Amino acid sequence: MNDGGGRTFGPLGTALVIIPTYNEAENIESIVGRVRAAVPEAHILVADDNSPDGTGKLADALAADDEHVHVLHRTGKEGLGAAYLAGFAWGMEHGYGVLVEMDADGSHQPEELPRLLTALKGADLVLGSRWVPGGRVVNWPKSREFLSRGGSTYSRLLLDVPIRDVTGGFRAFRRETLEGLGLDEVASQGYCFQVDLARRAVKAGYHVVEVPITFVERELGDSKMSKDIVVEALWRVTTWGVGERVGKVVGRRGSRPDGRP
Ligand SMILES: Nc1nc2c(ncn2[C@@H]2O[C@H](COP(=O)(O)OP(=O)(O)O[C@H]3O[C@H](CO)[C@@H](O)[C@H](O)[C@@H]3O)[C@@H](O)[C@H]2O)c(=O)[nH]1
Repeated sequence: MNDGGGRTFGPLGTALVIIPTYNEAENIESIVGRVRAAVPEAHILVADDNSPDGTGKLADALAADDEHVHVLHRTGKEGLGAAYLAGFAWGMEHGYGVLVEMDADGSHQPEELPRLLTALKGADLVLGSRWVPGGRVVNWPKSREFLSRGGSTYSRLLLDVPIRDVTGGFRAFRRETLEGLGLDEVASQGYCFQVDLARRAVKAGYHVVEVPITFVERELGDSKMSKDIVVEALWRVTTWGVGERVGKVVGRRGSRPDGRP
C-alpha cells in the first residue's frame, strides 16, 4: 500500500457524516444523537431511500431541531452504492472537506469517529477495519463473519489491494480523494460498492490507512444483506480481477522486444 511517501497533508475541512438508511426508524434517533455527541462540529446527512417505515420523516424532525442535521430524500430503494454517490455529490456541492460513510444501525460506533478523523490528518482515506490487529466484531453470527472475512480475502488477493477489511463501510475520505476516484463510472449497487472504492483508491496511489474498529451487530431492525448483494459482489469482483489480469498480459505482449503483438 502507498505509504504516503513523507507527504504532508492539508488541513481537514468540516466533516459530513453520511448515513444511508432504509427502514431504520428504530435506530435513526439514537445514531444521530450519538454522532452529534461524538463529533459536535461535524454535520450529518441522512440519505434515505423513501423508507416505508417512515425513517425519512423521523430524520426530518431531527433536522428541524438541529442545523447540523440534513436529509436527502431519494425516491426509492436503489442500493447502498447509489445512496452514497448521491450523498457524496450533496456533500461536495455544499463544500464539506471530509465525507464519512457510516451505517445507521449502531454497528459502526460514532464514538470511534474521532480516531478515524485524527488518522485522516495523515492520510487520503481512512478505513475502519475489523480485520487488523485490535479490530473485532461483537455478536456477529459466525456465518456472517465467515462471509465477510472470505469476501475481503477474495477481493484482496484477486484485486491485489493490500487492505484487510475491503468490504467495511466505516470510512473517512478527504474530498480531494473522492474527486480522484472516478465516481461517475461507479456502477456497484450493494456492499461491493465498498470494494470498488477501496480498489480505486489503491490504484490511484492514495495513502490508505486502516484503523481498528469494534463492529457491533445491530440490535434493532434488519440487515439488508441479500443473495443478490452477494451475487453482485462475486460477479463484479471477479470481473475486475480477471479484467486486470488480462489487461496486464495484453500490455506485456504489446511491449515484446520482437515487436510481435
Ligand atoms: N439508502 C439506502 N440505505 C441502505 C440500502 N441498503 C442498506 N442501506 C443502509 O446501509 C447501512 C448498512 O446496511 P446493513 O444492511 O445494516 O449492513 P450490514 O448487513 O450490517 O453490513 C455491514 O457489512 C457489510 C459487509 O462487510 C458492509 O459492506 C456494510 O457497510 C455494513 O458494514 C444501513 O444504514 C442500511 O439502512 C439502500 O438500498 N438504500
